[in-house]
Formats: sequence, C-alpha cells, structure tokens
Amino acid sequence: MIIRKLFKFENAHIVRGCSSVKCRSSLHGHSYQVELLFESNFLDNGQMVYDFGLMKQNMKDIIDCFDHSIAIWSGDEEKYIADMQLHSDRWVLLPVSPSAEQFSRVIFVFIDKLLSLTTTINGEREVKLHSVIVHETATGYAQAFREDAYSQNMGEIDLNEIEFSHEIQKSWQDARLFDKIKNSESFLNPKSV
Ligand SMILES: Nc1nc2c(c(=O)[nH]1)N=C([C@H](O)[C@H](O)COP(=O)(O)OP(=O)(O)OP(=O)(O)O)CN2
Repeated sequence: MIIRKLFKFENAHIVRGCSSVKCRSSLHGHSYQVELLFESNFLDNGQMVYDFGLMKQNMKDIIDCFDHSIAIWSGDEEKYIADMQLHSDRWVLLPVSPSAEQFSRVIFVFIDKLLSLTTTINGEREVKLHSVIVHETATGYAQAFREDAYSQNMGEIDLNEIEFSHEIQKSWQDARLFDKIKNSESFLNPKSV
C-alpha cells in the first residue's frame, strides 16, 4: 500500500543553463507542493502504514527549511551567491541546481535518511519512502524514486554539502536536527502527537 502526505513551501530561485529564458536568467518564485509517498505491506497498531501526524514533526521541519527562502546552487557565480546571502535572511545552498527534479532528489535523500534513523514505537513495519513529488507550478512536477535520488548520473546529493542560513536554523524545533541527520544519530518517535 502507498500513502501520501502533502506539504507546501514558497521558494525563490534561478535555474542556470535551462532552455526557458525567464527561468535561467531572472530570479523568480514558486508555491511548491511536495508529496511524500510511503509504502508498506503492513499496518501499525492504529491500522495505518505510518501516522500522518508523525510526519508533521521532523519531516515537516525539513521541508519548512525551504519555505520563504532562496535556493542557491553552489556552482552559481560567486558574486550572485554572496549577494543573495547578503540580502535574504533565509537561504539554502545546494550542491545541485534548484530545478523541480533536484528538489525532489534532495528532499528524498533527507526524508529517507531521517526515516532510516527513526525508531518507531507503534507497530510500524517495513515502511519505506516510495518517492517524492515536487510540483513547481500547477502544471509541472518532478517525481524522484530511490534510484533517481542516489543516481550519480544526476549529481551526488551529499548532505554535508548543503548549508542552511542561520535564520533557518533558528526555526528548527530541534536545534540539532540537521547535525543529527548528517551524523546518523537516532530519532525516537513520540508516543502521541
Ligand atoms: N523539467 C523542468 N522544466 C522546467 C523547470 C524545472 O524545474 N524542471 N523549471 C522551470 C522554471 O522554474 C519555470 O518558472 C517554470 O516553467 P513553466 O512550467 O514553463 O511555468 P509556467 O508557469 O509558464 O507554465 P504554464 O504551464 O505555461 O502555465 C522551467 N522548466
């Protein structure tokens, strides 16, 4: 069975090198919708694959990092990167360009790592991240499956190469959220949410 939870964030970017002139040469924003799809052949004590309420803790915090922020590719011009970081309190520096495709891969890697580090306590079994869909507009989306997220052909997503601005870090409920994920520290699901 597959379950799906929808999240939203507002983000600005330029996607260098693409065919769409407006997209590659002008700073612009999108109201993104992100679908996390999980799969399992088992149900927990509440007869659910994975309680949607549990997804509104650390998983939501990760996706909210991108909200009202600017996504910058570390391969962009140094002056552009410095200017964006100077003029926006909330920015995320990524090792890949912020296309819908790369957003879906980055979010997959984050959520997959978090899920693998999480100890569940309500009978959840063999819950896996199936895919991540990122809707950039009402008409265009990208869907990353496991093989896409970890594909070397599409550029490696190394979490150590991702940087969140201080203002974003301040908004985390768990101040060590990102460090814990990078250092592979364990997370314990709460009894109630
Ligand atoms: N495969 C992709 N193509 C494009 C991406 C992308 O991330 N992946 N991104 C863009 C731009 O960011 C652009 O702003 C969105 O382009 P587009 O879908 O053409 O947007 P419109 O709102 O103009 O779409 P309509 O369907 O015409 O309303 C470009 N391409």
